[in-house]
Amino acid sequence: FSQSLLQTVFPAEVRFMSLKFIHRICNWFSAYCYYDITEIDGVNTNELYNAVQLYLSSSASITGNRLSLTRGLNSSSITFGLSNNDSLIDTFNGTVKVLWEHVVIPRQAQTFSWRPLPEEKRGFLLRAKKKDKAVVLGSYLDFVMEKANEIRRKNQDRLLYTNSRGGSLDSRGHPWESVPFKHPSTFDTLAMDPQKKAEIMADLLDFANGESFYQTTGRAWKRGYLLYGPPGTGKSSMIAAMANFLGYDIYDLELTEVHTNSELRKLLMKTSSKSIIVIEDIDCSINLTNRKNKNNNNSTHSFSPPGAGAGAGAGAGSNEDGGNTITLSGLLNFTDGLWSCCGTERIFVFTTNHIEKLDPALLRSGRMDMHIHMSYCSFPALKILLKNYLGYDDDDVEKQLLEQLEQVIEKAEMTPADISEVLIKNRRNKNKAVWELLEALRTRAERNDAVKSSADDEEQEKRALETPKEAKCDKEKESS
Ligand SMILES: Nc1ncnc2c1ncn2[C@@H]1O[C@H](COP(=O)(O)OP(=O)(O)OP(=O)(O)O)[C@@H](O)[C@H]1O
Ligand SMILES: [Mg+2]
Repeated sequence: FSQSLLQTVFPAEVRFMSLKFIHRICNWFSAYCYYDITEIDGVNTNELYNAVQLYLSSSASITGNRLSLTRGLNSSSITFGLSNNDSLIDTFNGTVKVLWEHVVIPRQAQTFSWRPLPEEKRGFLLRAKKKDKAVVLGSYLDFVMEKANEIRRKNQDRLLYTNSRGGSLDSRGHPWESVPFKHPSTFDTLAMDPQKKAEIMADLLDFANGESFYQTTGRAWKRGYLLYGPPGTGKSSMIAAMANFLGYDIYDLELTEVHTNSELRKLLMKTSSKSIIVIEDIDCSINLTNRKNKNNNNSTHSFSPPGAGAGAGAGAGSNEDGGNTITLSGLLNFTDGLWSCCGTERIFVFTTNHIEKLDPALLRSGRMDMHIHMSYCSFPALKILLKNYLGYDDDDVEKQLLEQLEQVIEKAEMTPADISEVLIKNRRNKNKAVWELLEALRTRAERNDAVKSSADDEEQEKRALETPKEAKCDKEKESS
């Protein structure tokens, strides 16, 4: 009645002012203050929303009467959450009482939008007494964040994201699809030189605990690793081990699905902190012939995904962002430009089988901080495989046999993947497994020797043929 009276008697501005005034008076007399924590904050997902959801899932399981229970696809655990528009009282430090309400309201029908938004608007409403305002904003929210991180770390279900959908977004505006990440590889199962392994682990720990270091040195809190080596030497296993060691999520970036630099940037913006961003086989994801065109035009270091076809590369060479290509500079910006700092605590890992094919710009120091060579199986790495696959320690294998393995392993140039295949095949009969492995190593070593000697012969023959020709050329040069 008052509203309709106001509408007829007073003009809109007066009405607005008076409502504002009434609202202010109500606020003045209210003992509470309210905070909205919305799911989507402008363009980005609000990390605080996710943290509160996780935090409340632990207290909701104990105190809530009505809960929403979810179990993600392939997930191993059930998650508790506040039902839509339900509330829960939480106590902090024994004295500060706050009320959390999960507010879900349907979004008004969109007439037109560049990007489809979720059908519901979700958020948490936090109500606290005005006298507790300082404590809530100061230490309570920090406590919530810390607790959420702890729960996340404990929860083994980390996520593996992929951009296999191309540039399309889901209803929540995410370009990434995720599945629970359950790769069992750890640094214990990884067969490589123990000293190198320890070095990498120490580097990762320094990174994860180095927030203040990065702050004081003015560097973005990120680190790049380049893993290179032949197929089957454990590059992908190393990435999984890194994620398991630090408890980070993995974003597996499929470069062939990204068409423009701005798409690449958007993908980066939608990655969360504490994550590993991986580009596997980087030399195969990019068209090197196109990349070499940069010599013709320095401003367009363009290359297109091999699958994009010639039209894509040709059509876009002239325009960095507008066309259908990603450019080298776009990729470099992705790793260490200004945009690379739009989140914190992130690791970039590139893998390749052919380091010599990579552009020097990608390899320069500061870009990829650590180059890790994953090589053929060495003797210390072999011992790790024997332990993991057969449960053998040094003393369990005959000394002579161990020596024979040591003699032949370097020459055999077998990858850990090859060796593990031999061991898996015979794992029921451990003794047989070791002997068969020795046999396989010897065969490989002999074959390698034969290949090497024939290559040497060919080289010598070639030189012998070239020498008279070269001598003739020299003579001709002298006479001319
Ligand atoms: N260093 C290693 N330690 C333990 N297992 C290994 C190692 N390297 C390879 N393997 C075994 O071989 C399989 C293949 O290894 P992985 O996929 O990590 O190799 P990769 O270097 O990534 O190969 P590619 O270059 O083809 O991608 C793994 O599932 C793992 O079981
Ligand atoms: Mg791999």
